[in-house]
Amino acid sequence: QLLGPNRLPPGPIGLPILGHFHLLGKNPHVDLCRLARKHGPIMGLRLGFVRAVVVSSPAAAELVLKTHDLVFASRPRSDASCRMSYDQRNLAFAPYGPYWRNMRKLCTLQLLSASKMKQFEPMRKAELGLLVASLKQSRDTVDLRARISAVNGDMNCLMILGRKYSDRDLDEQDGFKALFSEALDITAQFNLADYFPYIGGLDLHGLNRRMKRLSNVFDGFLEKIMEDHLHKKQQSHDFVDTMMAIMDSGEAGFEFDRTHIKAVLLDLLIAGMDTSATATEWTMSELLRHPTVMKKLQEELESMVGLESMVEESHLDKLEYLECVVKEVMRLHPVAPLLIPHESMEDCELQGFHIPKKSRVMVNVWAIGRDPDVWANPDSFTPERFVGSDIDMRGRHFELIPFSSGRRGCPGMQLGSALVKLLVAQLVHCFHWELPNGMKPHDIDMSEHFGLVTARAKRLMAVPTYRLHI
Ligand code: HEM
Repeated sequence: QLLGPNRLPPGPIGLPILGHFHLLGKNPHVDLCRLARKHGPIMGLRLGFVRAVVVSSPAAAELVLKTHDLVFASRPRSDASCRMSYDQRNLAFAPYGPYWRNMRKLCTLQLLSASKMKQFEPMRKAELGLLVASLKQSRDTVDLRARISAVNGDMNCLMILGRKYSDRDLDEQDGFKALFSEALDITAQFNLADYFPYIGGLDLHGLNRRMKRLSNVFDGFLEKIMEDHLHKKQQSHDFVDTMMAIMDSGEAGFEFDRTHIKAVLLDLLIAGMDTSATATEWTMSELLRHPTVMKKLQEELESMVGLESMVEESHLDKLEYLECVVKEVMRLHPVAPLLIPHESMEDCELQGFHIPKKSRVMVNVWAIGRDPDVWANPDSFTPERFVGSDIDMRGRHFELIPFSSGRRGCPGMQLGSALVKLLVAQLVHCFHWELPNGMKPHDIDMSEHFGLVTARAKRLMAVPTYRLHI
């Protein structure tokens, strides 16, 4: 380690060539949390030929995402980001620059603004009505992940593509959900090809083959969507129509062709599909594990909404305990535990440590959420800790940043958090939930499956009983 102005952040001892790869297992966010407790909140690693920095405290996260936001606003180039997102033409993996800025502005305005969200409120109400009706008929155990993903996927497709697509529209063999999950899985993997450029062609993990197949399937599907819109098979004017009109007008003011539209559509479908559904499934798991919290939430819903009505979006702001429950779930189970990797665009100094240009920066929000110096009893699920607290999830309080913060912060935050609250409120208000086969709350397996979106490793199964008087 150098001393003085070029002192690099401390870290574990690495192996020749390999660096620190051998320290990362199936759940790298957990391994990195353990290492950071030993080496500090700004930790340096070497992954093959790439210099990486792991940030694991609210103060360090604030330095990266706020104080030096611009320096860290880019994304590293990776094999997956190129192969799976039309050579980084999407939003999530695009390097910082005018293309990313313009495209982000366009998506925020045309799809993710408050007024656009309002426009789709009746659609969300109708889709949730269908979900409740189908659960009401069920007399048996339901696969909550499947149900939550399906309704979330339908709402996403209606909003972005103008109509629902069935599983088989995407791929005869695997279907919608499985392929999107696989894409998130692949993009999050520490792919040796990104860290050892010379062995990329060997495809040691078989990732190239999987990426090629996936990107072909996605491309076929996106081409079909654009053709459908071109030939006016649909009546409504949706986001795809808007994007195509901008392309045809030639007035976008930046590079904008069919490939860019496909890249952004895929990005939004993937970003919107799994994130809210995963957070909802984690919330239902914690509620089933903590029946007193479930009961308290049902009581709030009973008093604010009543057993004669379903929850409406206008109720959400008044449901204070629901807000606390969701914050507590996002603290313990952030869906993107390491965010999406950032990259420094120039040399920078963080708390006296030198961070060279082109370092790959991971912010471990999972570690921050479980830091005993920040939270009392960090591993216990206690929504009450947020009662009367001014900590929100909007990226202003760096101890709780499930949507990140700053330039690269999630542009779908409003939509994502409303969807999670709405789905949870509806499921908890309309139904009593029991675990199947005499299972006890503490038997629920809470293991995680790491990916760009980190979901429960096991599906959540439960038995609903309708409880409203309508
Ligand atoms: C509970 C729901 C959601 C959570 C927890 C979440 C969280 C995140 C996080 C942590 C990031 C990475 C930020 C960073 O690297 O600093 C991100 C990026 C992003 N999210 Fe979300 N998200 C959610 C829902 C959505 C929805 C519904 C959409 C849109 C339909 C969306 C679109 C995006 C996009 C486009 C990016 C990339 C932004 C960029 O790189 O400029 N997200 N999200």
